[in-house]
Amino acid sequence: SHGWGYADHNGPEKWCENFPVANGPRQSPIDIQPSGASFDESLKPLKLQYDPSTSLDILNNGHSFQVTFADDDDSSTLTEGPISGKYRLKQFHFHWGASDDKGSEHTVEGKCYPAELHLVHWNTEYPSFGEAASKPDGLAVVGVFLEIGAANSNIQKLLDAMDAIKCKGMQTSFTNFDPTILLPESLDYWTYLGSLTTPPLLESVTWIVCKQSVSVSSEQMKKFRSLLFTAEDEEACCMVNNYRPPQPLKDREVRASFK
Ligand SMILES: CC#CCNS(=O)(=O)c1cc(S(N)(=O)=O)ccc1C(=O)O
Ligand SMILES: [Zn+2]
Repeated sequence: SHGWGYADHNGPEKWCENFPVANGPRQSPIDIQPSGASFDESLKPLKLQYDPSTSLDILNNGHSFQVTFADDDDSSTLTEGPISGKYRLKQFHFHWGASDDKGSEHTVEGKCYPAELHLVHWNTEYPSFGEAASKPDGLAVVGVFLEIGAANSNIQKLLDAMDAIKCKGMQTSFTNFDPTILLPESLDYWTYLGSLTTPPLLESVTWIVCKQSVSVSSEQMKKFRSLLFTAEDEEACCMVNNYRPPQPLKDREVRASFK
């Protein structure tokens, strides 16, 4: 099938053919330049309240792996920070490279990280995720950089499920998981108005990118790369480089929650 992907024939440089918003005014990711970000003292600390009993399963969706959460009530929410109102956690997923020198979507003064975690939330002002996804204030995604260092026992819990979701479409139960343990100790962040970084690239995301990274070992990164983009009955293609490169900042400002 000629769906979108990350290869030369269907990757980020081709997405504009089916999704013209790819060249829109508020696309993501971006290169974050800390010197160009303005400290905004009105920005509040992030308030993340997650109930581990809302975690449901872990899925290889053919472009990443995601942990999906029950979002039929306000058990797992993001409030405060740069947003107003209450946003419900829907899923989290990662983007990573074929080697440790690339893989993140956002970059910081041109620095790439080996991976980036995204926690996707939707504004409960709207009746559903699908409705929210098309509104300018519909989604809020918290991004966390992974940096090569000590092995991360919390990320290891995800990697231990990788063998069960090797191919596209595979999923397995993943309960009682609190994503708070994946977050860095400091929740200082940069924030800007952007988009989904995969098709349909909807310009509905308030991005909240943590300044502090979390560690992952080089061996653990190899486990991410053991996943496949492809289904069991297709020629195997390793799931690597599933990141969109930085997009033009255009007429946007990046604010910092910290000095
Ligand atoms: C309509 C619609 C939509 C997008 N869904 S998502 O927000 O879960 C998402 C968000 C992102 S990201 N990188 O923009 O947070 C990536 C991938 C997905 C996904 O469908 O799997
Ligand atoms: Zn993402």
